[in-house]
Parts: sequence; C-alpha cells; structure tokens
Amino acid sequence: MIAGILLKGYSGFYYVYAEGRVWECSLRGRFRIQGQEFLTGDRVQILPSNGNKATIEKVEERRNSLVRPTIANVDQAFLVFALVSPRPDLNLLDRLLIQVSEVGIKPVIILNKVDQAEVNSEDATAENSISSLDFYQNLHYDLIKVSTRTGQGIAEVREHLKDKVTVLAGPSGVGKSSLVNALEPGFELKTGEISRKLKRGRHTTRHVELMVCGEGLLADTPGFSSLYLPKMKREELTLFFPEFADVPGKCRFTSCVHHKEPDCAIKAAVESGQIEKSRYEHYCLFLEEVIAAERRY
Ligand SMILES: Nc1nc2c(ncn2[C@@H]2O[C@H](COP(=O)(O)OP(=O)(O)OP(=O)(O)O)[C@@H](O)[C@H]2O)c(=O)[nH]1
Ligand SMILES: [Zn+2]
Repeated sequence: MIAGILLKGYSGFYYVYAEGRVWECSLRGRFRIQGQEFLTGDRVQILPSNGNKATIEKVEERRNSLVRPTIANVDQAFLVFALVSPRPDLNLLDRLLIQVSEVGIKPVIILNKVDQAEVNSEDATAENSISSLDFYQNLHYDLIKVSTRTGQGIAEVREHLKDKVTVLAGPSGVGKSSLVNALEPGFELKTGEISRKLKRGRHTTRHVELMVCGEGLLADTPGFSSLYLPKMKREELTLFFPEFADVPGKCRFTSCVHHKEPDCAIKAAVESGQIEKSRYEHYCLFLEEVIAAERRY
C-alpha cells in the first residue's frame, strides 16, 4: 500500500496524489457500505491495481478540516494582499490571521505587486511603510514579498509550498490567480486528462479540488470567506495577538482585557510604539465583536 492525499472525489471516483502521480481510485467495499464521507485533503492508503487505477483501503484521522472550502488536513494558508490596487486591508488581514491560527493552520502573508513600490514613492511614507506590512515580520509571521509581474519572490513561495497542503485567501484583485499561474504555468499539462475531466465537473460539485503546484498541493478555491471571528471568550483574544505577550510590565488588573481599564501595560506599549497602532485598533474592534457574540450564547 502507498500513502497519498485525496485531490478530489468526482462521480464515484477518487483522485489521489501519491508518489508523484495521480491515481484514479475506487473505494474498498466496506467504505461504501459504511457510507464513509471523504474530504479533499484526506490522507489515505491506496492499493494500486493496474495502470493508474487503485483502491482506497484506509483513511487516516483528520488533523483539521474547514467547511468553506470543504477540505481536510490543511498545513498552511497563503494570505495574499497587494502593496497597491488594492492597498492592504489590515482589518481583514488581522481577522484572517485569527481564523487561520484558530484551526491550527499556519499563516504565510504574501504581499504581491511590490513592483509598484516606486510608483508611489512620493506618497506619505507612513502609509507606505504600513502597506509594506513589514511590522508583521516582527510578530513572527512569515512575510513574502512578491511580484507575479517580475517574478520576484516566486521561488520563495514555491519553497513554502513544498510537501504542504495550502489554501489561498485574500481579497479580490490582489493577484491570487496570477500567483497560481506564476507558480505552476504547466499545471493543466501535468495532470492532463484527469485535470480536464475534473474541470468539466466543476459546476456540478461544491467540493474543492487540490492541484499539484510545484512540489506541493494547493486548493483551487480561496478559503476563509467568512468574516466572522471564531467563537471564543473575551480573554482568549490576546492569544491571537502574540506581540501582547512580549510587553514588559503588568496591567493593574489581572482581569484586564486592555480596553477601557486604567493602568494598562498594553495601552502603554501602544503609546510607546512597541505595539503597532492598527493591531491594537483591530484588537479593540474584535474584542467588541467577541463580547457581543458572548451575549448571544
Ligand atoms: N503591477 C502588478 N499587477 C499585478 C501583479 N499580479 C497581478 N497583477 C494584476 O492585478 C489584477 C488582478 O489579478 P488577479 O490575479 O486576477 O487577482 P485575483 O486575486 O485572482 O482576483 P479575484 O479573481 O477577483 O479574486 C490583474 O490586472 C493583474 O494583472 C503584480 O505582481 N504586479
Ligand atoms: Zn491591560
């Protein structure tokens, strides 16, 4: 048996990526009897029969699963933003960082269109430095600056894809499709017949397809479209702001949620510039949302 990853289920067949190629699999009888549900991204054991045919013998327990898109065992999410047109929506970025981290998926921030940096050099420098997202690196997030136009950073993105299952997220127009094309121009050729067959099924299924991209797998639809924060207690929100833990000194109240309380060490760190203002502003916005949601439970 060989270990593989389910790329897509379609019309009773399951396409599994294993040992560098795609296998058309049917199910072992007992899975059909049990009515076992498979998800794109499921880790499976397959038994090759002939040619590219095989049967799925075993499915491993899922490490995580997303509802939108419906996919399991995602390793990382590329959060794609653009330097300009459109400028980064930091509220959305901070929200996505929380959604992704909460389900145990590693975020990688990708800033596209960096070829446009000079065009805006006469802009207010403060705005430019925020757009460049550099401060996220100090928060221990991976940040890759790319241009699908010049090819800058594409090799580094490809390096991150290696041996991982990745989903894309990010607003419209930032260059997600351009990025996929830059990463894997030959994608259609690579999976050939199967890929074309799957494409035809696209509109008849709500399920996601993983595609072979570089030496990894990438979901074909952007994820994390919901703007809602995950359900949590108000004091848990700070866990998603790792820079708060680095602040020296203590708040006067041990129950401080760093909002309206006096003598707050976090607010002092915002004043001194140690914590980025936009991050704290979003923290306060999200805190209000979390508190409003708490009341509804
Ligand atoms: N200057 C510049 N423009 C880019 C770059 N990458 C993409 N674009 C342009 O940005 C626009 C949007 O690119 P898409 O790849 O369609 O963006 P998308 O994120 O897939 O957009 P949606 O499909 O709406 O989600 C296009 O006009 C691209 O030519 C880049 O690196 N530099
Ligand atoms: Zn505080």
